[in-house]
Amino acid sequence: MTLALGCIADDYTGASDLANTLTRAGLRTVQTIGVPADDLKLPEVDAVVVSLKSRSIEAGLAVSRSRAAEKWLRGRGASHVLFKICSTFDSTDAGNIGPVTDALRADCGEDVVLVTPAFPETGRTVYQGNLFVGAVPLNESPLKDHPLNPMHDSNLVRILARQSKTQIGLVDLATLSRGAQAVQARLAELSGKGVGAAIIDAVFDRDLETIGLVAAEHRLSVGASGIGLGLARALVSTGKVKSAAASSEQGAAVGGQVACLAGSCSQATLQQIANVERVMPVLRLDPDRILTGVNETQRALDWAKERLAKGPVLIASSATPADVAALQARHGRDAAGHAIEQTMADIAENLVKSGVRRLIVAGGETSGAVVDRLGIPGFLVGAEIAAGVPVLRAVGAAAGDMLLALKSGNFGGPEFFSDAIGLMR
Ligand SMILES: Nc1ncnc2c1ncn2[C@@H]1O[C@H](COP(=O)(O)OP(=O)(O)OP(=O)(O)O)[C@@H](O)[C@H]1O
Ligand SMILES: O=C(O)[C@@H](O)C(=O)CO
Repeated sequence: MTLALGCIADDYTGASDLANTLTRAGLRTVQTIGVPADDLKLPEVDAVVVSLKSRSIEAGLAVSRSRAAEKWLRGRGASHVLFKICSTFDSTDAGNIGPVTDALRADCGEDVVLVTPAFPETGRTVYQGNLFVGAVPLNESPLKDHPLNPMHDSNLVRILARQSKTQIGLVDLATLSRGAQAVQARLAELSGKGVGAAIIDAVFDRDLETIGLVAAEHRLSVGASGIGLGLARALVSTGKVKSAAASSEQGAAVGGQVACLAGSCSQATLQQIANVERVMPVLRLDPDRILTGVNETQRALDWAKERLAKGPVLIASSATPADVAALQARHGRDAAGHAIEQTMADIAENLVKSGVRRLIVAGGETSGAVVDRLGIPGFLVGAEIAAGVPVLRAVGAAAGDMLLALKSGNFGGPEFFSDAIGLMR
């Protein structure tokens, strides 16, 4: 297998978002969980998205895991590697976007790396280096209340400069609108000034196509699904990849019980949970009980057992920003996040043991904890439920055939959970 594109994603939902985008753009793509073991049978593909859980861990660990993934991808022929970050640039001043970019850039000997989290299909656009979420700057969006990395600055040049050892530059929309050559010239100018990474504006998909053409001539780029779309279209339009029809083939039905787990506290997820309460039983976990060692897992399992035979259920720890802040004040941010993620993983493990075969998980960290616990090594991409969220068919899972949907906190329409169940047969 010679890869046309190698990707390293810093969380699992982000990886499935990217795998979905690449698949829809004509690249045969597989998502792996971590660097695949040698004996994992992978189909013939154009792109591999290695999913890491490296967004919120200590920077040194994020760097070493990303480097190992890069080595594996380059060893399979990937001349270009995309480091997939969140479209809302989720990170803290300590990292990890800057440190990982610095390290991958050093490894591949790239002068200057293009960076953009733009993903217009989901309302993420970048103008003059400022990230917008819908109509508002990042720091005014619900991301200002994120439980792990609240975003209080919308200027990406400034944010990345705080995380990175290199100088950060900007390729603005006016330059981009003059085409690929103008972007190349600007990169050469920035490189001459010692700039190692450049935020590039992008507002429309056509901007991403120009960015993709330039990026494909380099060894490394950094961004969200939008730059993935640009790269995929460049690989197809330049004939480096023969476009595969995006598979509408769903494979054999999996059947089995259906459960949804929500650990995301994003505004979108809170609304989706409120809406689904009209059509299925919803259990709200008590995070204080989890943090004080009361067995919430058993309560959830007993509750679910009575209901699962009759239809789908949803179990949520999700809470409003005020409740999240209060819980963190009582128990600490990291301790709260970790304990709730592990409870979600305990619940998922037991639900699968008792017959759940279709699982929908909301939240990147939550999905990471659940997928790790289930020991799933990889996924094939199926139908698209919403922008950035595909149906995933597990490959090599100990539990056998399973369908999952890993929803990024902010993604999906108001009826996301019902939409997902409708496509997961
Ligand atoms: N009630 C709660 N109080 C405090 N923290 C919570 C609560 N419920 C969940 N959490 C934690 O909040 C974090 C949510 O992060 P997660 O990545 O799962 O969702 P997200 O950030 O909305 O999704 P994404 O990363 O895909 O955008 C997790 O660490 C989770 O354990
Ligand atoms: O880019 C995004 O917004 C998502 O794929 C993601 O990474 C959220 O965790």
